[in-house]
Amino acid sequence: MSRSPSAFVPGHITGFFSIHPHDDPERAGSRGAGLALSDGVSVDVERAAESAVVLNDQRVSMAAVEGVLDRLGVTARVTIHTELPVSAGFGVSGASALGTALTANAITEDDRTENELIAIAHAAEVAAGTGLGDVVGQARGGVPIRREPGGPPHGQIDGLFVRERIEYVSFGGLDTATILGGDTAALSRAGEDALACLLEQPTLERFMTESRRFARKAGLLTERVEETITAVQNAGGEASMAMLGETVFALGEGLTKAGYDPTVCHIDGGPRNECGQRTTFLDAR
Ligand SMILES: Nc1ncnc2c1ncn2[C@@H]1O[C@H](COP(=O)(O)OP(=O)(O)OP(=O)(O)O)[C@@H](O)[C@H]1O
Ligand SMILES: CC(C)(CO)[C@@H](O)C(=O)[O-]
Repeated sequence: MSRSPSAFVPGHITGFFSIHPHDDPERAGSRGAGLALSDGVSVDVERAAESAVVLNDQRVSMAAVEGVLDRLGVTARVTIHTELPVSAGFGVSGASALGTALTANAITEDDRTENELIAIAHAAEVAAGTGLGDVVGQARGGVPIRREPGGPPHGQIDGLFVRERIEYVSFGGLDTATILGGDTAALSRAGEDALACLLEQPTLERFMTESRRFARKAGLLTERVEETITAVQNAGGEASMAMLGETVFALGEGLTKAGYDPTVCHIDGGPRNECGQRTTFLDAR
């Protein structure tokens, strides 16, 4: 192929999650639920003598993307563009890893299926310590519910068939690797409870209620985040915190009605190529 391939991958907000370690990064991951967003990353890959990752015109190091190139056995220049803040709970590294895997497939010697590429991106993201469930959620799109952890064929993913306007405001980042490396027992218990409750009543409203309960029980709320969520609720809306960032997301016009000036997007169907064609669908086994 002569033309360099490109892909769009949605951002992904996790509302709640539990952590499931495993020696094999393809089997490790999280259970939980989230939202795939129409704000995401676009990724272009070009074969190059030495690998380089360029994020919004700046040369950066992004271990999940570098891990994908290593696993594919290719050196390339990966160009990433995103309007999303990095490290603020939108899964930018997962989206970049998945976009790299999907597009770099065209410049490797071996051809791989979508699920094989998702598994590679998931493993690279887990090994980098920057995410556990974003890649599989982004691959599926919509409102992904991660019933079982891991990339394909190990994980099991379901979803809610809804479309909704989503608003968000971000006050800053939280370091995912540091939080995942700390004491996460209470967090995982809260995540398991939230998932059981959502599966009992699988609606977007329940997802929001359980996400809020999780954020409180896991002790992750900052003052600014808590204040903003309360303001949205007082204005009659639904909001919670994006894991893992100092970010609040709301359904519909929740933040606007509470007097904030949020970024507006919507729930997104999943990755697509430069022609706008849907490229992946993660099969639930
Ligand atoms: N300007 C930057 N700010 C923060 N991280 C950056 C930047 N440039 C590159 N990186 C790399 O991007 C990755 C960010 O991963 P991190 O998990 O913190 O954020 P994220 O992928 O946006 O997801 P989330 O906040 O949902 O966990 C890290 O590997 C980090 O080294
Ligand atoms: C760990 C995490 C919250 C980081 O964004 C996400 O990858 C998830 O839900 O597993």
